[in-house]
Amino acid sequence: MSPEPRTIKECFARLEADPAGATGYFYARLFAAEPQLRALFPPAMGHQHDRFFHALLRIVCHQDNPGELAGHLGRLGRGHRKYGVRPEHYAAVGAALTATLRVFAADAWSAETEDAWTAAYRHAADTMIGAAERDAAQAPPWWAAEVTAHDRRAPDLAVVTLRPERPLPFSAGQHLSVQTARWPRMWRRYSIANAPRPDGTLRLHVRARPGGWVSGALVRFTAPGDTMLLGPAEGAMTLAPGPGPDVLLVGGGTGLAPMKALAEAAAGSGRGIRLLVAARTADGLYDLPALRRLESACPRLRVVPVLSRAPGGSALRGRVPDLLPRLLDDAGDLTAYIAGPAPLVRGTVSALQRLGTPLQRIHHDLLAADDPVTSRRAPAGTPSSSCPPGRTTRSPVPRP
Ligand SMILES: NC(=O)C1=CN([C@@H]2O[C@H](COP(=O)(O)OP(=O)(O)OC[C@H]3O[C@@H](n4cnc5c(N)ncnc54)[C@H](O)[C@@H]3O)[C@@H](O)[C@H]2O)C=CC1
Repeated sequence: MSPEPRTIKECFARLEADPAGATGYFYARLFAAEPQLRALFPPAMGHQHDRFFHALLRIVCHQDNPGELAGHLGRLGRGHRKYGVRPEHYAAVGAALTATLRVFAADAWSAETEDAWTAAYRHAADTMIGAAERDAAQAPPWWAAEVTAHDRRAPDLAVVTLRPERPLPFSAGQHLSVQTARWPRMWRRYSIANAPRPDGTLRLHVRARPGGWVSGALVRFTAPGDTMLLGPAEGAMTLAPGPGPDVLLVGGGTGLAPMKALAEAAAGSGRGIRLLVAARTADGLYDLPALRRLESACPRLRVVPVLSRAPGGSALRGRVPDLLPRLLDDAGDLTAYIAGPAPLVRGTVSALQRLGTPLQRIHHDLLAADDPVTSRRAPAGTPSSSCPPGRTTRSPVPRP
């Protein structure tokens, strides 16, 4: 299906030289041709730059790997249902994309390249549409959920408990998108902080980012009784079923959320579990009492708080990547899961590799670009910013 992948990549590299210009041109063309599509997007469009380029980049990068491309496009197609995207929208998006490539690729563009790109885009659109249609047969595009508890653990941090109006299937370690009534059509991803429960409730750990619209609304302007919308659970940072090697969980800041879910899920598996909870200062250990209760209930779980900036109680002092050599004598024989700030994730992956943990047993699923008002691009080298070699990776959800 990829007639001239190299040529398309060359053209795309031209586009990357001016991502803001190309994105602006793309949306101007799209909304001029189909003004009604503007209603699918949030009022402020700034962060669409990232999503647009991540989406394109991954389509282009995966030209040589049809299996990965199909998986990626399937996830995209399913994820786009909550935006109200319909099959007929894809043609308009394709036309605007082609026009943008033609302008920004300039002399690298040719009739042959256009044919190759058009075929690649048509294939991508068909795959996304097919995945969305199959998903529609079994799941709604989004779930309404009631806030049943809002626990403000710090001025900028809340633990929010939600009860979806109908069962929302998920596995420990996954994340989902959230939309608040305050900011229509703005979706932000948050990790689910618990393993599935009989009552179907789920919990989010939310830190308000400076200027972060959705995170600020969730922390400061949300109360029990409010309703919000949830997208489907996504992400592959989940536990393999059944017994397996011991588990190392590393959660930095609110990156604790998926690690707590994984700890709960692994608790009954008979595996040894070490949960490193990293924060800068003791204030950042916002869930420690609950983790200690979990530890008391699970004989094979050990919780280790780590503070990078200030000493505090029983916490270790330092950064996780630096501490790992003295904490692990079995690094070659464990499965590791990491979430938190991108530098912590990157540093921990490198340290584990140096200690002998095979890369295929190191799982991470960065949500670093979650509130794009403050996170312009995921840092270079993180899974979402390039064509990744890594394990459980995820890209920001782009949308036509
Ligand atoms: N699935 C995921 O990957 C998730 C990721 N997150 C991300 O986690 C981050 C959490 O932010 P906060 O709560 O403000 O955490 P934070 O800024 O308080 O930092 C938490 C920990 O990370 C460590 N850290 C930071 N930079 C480091 C570096 N260069 N090397 C080693 N350790 C480093 C800090 O020392 C601290 O121990 C956000 O960026 C959020 O998007 C949050 C939830 C889930």
